Amino acid sequence: MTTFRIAPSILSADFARLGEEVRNVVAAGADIIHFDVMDNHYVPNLTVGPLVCQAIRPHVQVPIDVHLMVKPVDRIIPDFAKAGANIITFHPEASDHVDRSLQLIRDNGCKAGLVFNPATPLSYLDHVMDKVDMILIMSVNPGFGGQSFIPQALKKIAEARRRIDESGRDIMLEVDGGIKIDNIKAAAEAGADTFVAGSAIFGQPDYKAVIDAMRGQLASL
Ligand SMILES: O=C(CO)[C@@H](O)[C@H](O)COP(=O)(O)O
Ligand SMILES: [Fe+2]
Repeated sequence: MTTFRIAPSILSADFARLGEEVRNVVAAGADIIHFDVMDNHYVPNLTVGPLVCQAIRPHVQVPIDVHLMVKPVDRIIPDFAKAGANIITFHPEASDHVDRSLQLIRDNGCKAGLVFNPATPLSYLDHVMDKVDMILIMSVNPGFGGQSFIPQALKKIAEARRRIDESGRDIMLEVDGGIKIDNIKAAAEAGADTFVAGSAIFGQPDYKAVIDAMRGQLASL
């Protein structure tokens, strides 16, 4: 039986009350905190860095999943590991040496993953499957919360699932962007097991109601 994980993205949280927000969303049933790092260079937006990761770390026991939308990648990895990240993912186009960046994440004690934009081919995985603990399929172009799910992502999730099954390794398959109660099931049916949701959760007054409804959609799978 598949273990499904809900990973609220703090991008849509109230940053003035971030500690309380992450505590509340974990109390509401979140399995992972998804932490979006944007540098106004690789993506046209600027968010938060290791200091903020360190600040929220004592507030939650669940894994913190750091999604790096930065270029260059390597310089910031040890800082996030020290700040309490458990999983660190990056976009392969943003690294000159993908294998080295994956190894650097693992050498710093974290799980490592690659992120695929809608137009990025999965062939980046060809020679590094043995160093990947998470594959993250973007179902929006990165840079902003609150965008609409791009349906073509479903085919890519299915292809990533095929590659994971073929590898025989235990690799998380995460989907990120526009995930809502009404499309989470389709993403799961395509093969995703970990679901980032920012605006769908933090945009609503009752986080538990949304997370429960998402789990309800997954219950029959
Ligand atoms: O990485 C990103 C955007 O680049 C995401 O993690 C978003 O923050 C998800 O937000 P919603 O699409 O769920 O509102
Ligand atoms: Fe993200």
